[in-house]
Amino acid sequence: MQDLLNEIAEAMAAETERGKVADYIPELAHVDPKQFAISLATVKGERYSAGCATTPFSIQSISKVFTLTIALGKMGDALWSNVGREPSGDPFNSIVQLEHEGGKPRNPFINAGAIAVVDAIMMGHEPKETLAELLSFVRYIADDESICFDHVVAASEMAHRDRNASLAHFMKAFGRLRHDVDKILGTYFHQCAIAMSCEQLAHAGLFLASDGVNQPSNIRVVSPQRARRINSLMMMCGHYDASGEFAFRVGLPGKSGVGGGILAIAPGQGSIAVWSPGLDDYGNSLLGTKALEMFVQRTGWSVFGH
Ligand SMILES: NC(=O)CC[C@H](N)C(=O)O
Repeated sequence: MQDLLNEIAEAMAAETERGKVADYIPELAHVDPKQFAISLATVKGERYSAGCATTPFSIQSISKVFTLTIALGKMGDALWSNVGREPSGDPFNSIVQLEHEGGKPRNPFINAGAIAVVDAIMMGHEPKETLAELLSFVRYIADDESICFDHVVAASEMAHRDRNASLAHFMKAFGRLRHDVDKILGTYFHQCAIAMSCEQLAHAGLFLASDGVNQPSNIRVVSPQRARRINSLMMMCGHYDASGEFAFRVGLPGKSGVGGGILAIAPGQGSIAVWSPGLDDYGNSLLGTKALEMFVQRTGWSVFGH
């Protein structure tokens, strides 16, 4: 397995077409597009990495998996009255469906859906309290107390919030959000600005690969049914309007972020984190996807088999 990851890292280092780093969040525009990392944490407790796998990056929308997990823990199926479970077929920051569908976002992974999830988990609390809860959850599942928010990235998103603010105000106009829009957005941007390395992220995703049980502590995080459902949402919606393409090429539940990271889950096998900051036209990591495609071709770990 270590040889395979080394091979993938070498192949990615040789790529010349690396995509485009997100620049609509100015702080992310500074990131060096030449970086690449891959980490695998297996359900048996093995760890493999190649590339700069201990370098922290902005996990951005990958964090939506963690807030969804918290929201389902707090309110269970009641969450689905305000957030759908269907792929959107539209870009992550699109507003068009919201008007037709009464302000109810299609799924928890597009921005509108993730903002609604944040509103749901706030439950009358101040952003600070919600963020403390989120951070301790992420530190727990990653088994790493050093994980932090990148406040500079969060501030950069807040300063350029017009698009996400439009989504939030629009949903609020339909009576879908309970809290003050700026407080929801401040919380959402900090969530997106969590900085993690591939090693930490692969570890954090492990509970989804092992029927909801955290490894190596063996403590249950969610029920097997909930792990299965989160994985199915990642498969159908985790790459926005390129989710079909990701399923076709990789065939694993996956969640991308505009920081260039992807968390992919191979149920029963392990959790894989990749990072390459350059994005494709859909806002998903160009080489991250390529690396995962190579990984499943060699391991046969796609949920659809070889
Ligand atoms: N796809 C993403 O990673 C988007 C997250 C980013 N924080 C945003 O709200 O635009």
